[in-house]
Amino acid sequence: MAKQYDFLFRLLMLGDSGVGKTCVLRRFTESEFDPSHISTIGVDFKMKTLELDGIRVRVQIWDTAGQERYHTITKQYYRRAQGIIFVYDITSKSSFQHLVKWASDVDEYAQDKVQRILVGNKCDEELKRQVTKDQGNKLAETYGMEFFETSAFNSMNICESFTRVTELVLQAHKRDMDNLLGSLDDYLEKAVLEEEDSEGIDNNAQKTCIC
Ligand SMILES: Nc1nc2c(ncn2[C@@H]2O[C@H](COP(=O)(O)OP(=O)(O)OP(=O)(O)O)[C@@H](O)[C@H]2O)c(=O)[nH]1
Repeated sequence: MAKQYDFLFRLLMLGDSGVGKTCVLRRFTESEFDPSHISTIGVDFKMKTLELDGIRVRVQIWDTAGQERYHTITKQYYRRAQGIIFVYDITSKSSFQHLVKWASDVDEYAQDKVQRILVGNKCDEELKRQVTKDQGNKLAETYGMEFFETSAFNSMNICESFTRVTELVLQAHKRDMDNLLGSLDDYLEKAVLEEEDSEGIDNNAQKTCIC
């Protein structure tokens, strides 16, 4: 059977317990919102296929538990992720402050070239806001990430943020492939030159031998 997609990428969602990671993911993959908070145990995942400029990209999105006691388990998934979505809750200052820790863990355990975005969730809760949009933007800028304020409740920027991180991963993957093909071209060119050189030496050697 023909493959239903051109690329498969792994994305990882990180952030404190209760910031809305599971809800954001469910809104994206199932267009549903659940107001209850059932803490994720360890890691869960969902799949979705996106089409970006005619390229079908299947994303496997890992939803990690924010609770400290699962961190030993969740850290094992960092290395395999090509994209990371850091999530905080705009109504929780502490979830924003803890991003420093989440980001340093990613620096320690994830691949260097992992693509990251920052998401401030629950932006429908304007009256309870504790983190300004400007603070979110500044932190994202400090870490060189793009920033979105989202709401799993009303769908604001949900599709946009997943699409963007997938685009970044795809672009990075294409750059890697181009570099790889570039090095392969260089290697083949060098090999041909070396072969030509060695043929030259052989010819000379033959000439001397005839004498
Ligand atoms: N108003 C509002 N509530 C939200 C939003 N997203 C999530 N919630 C609520 O926040 C609570 C926690 O959401 P979860 O998605 O379970 O949080 P989580 O980050 O996955 O939590 P852990 O699995 O413990 O790490 C739930 O009661 C959700 O209904 C949102 O965009 N707006």
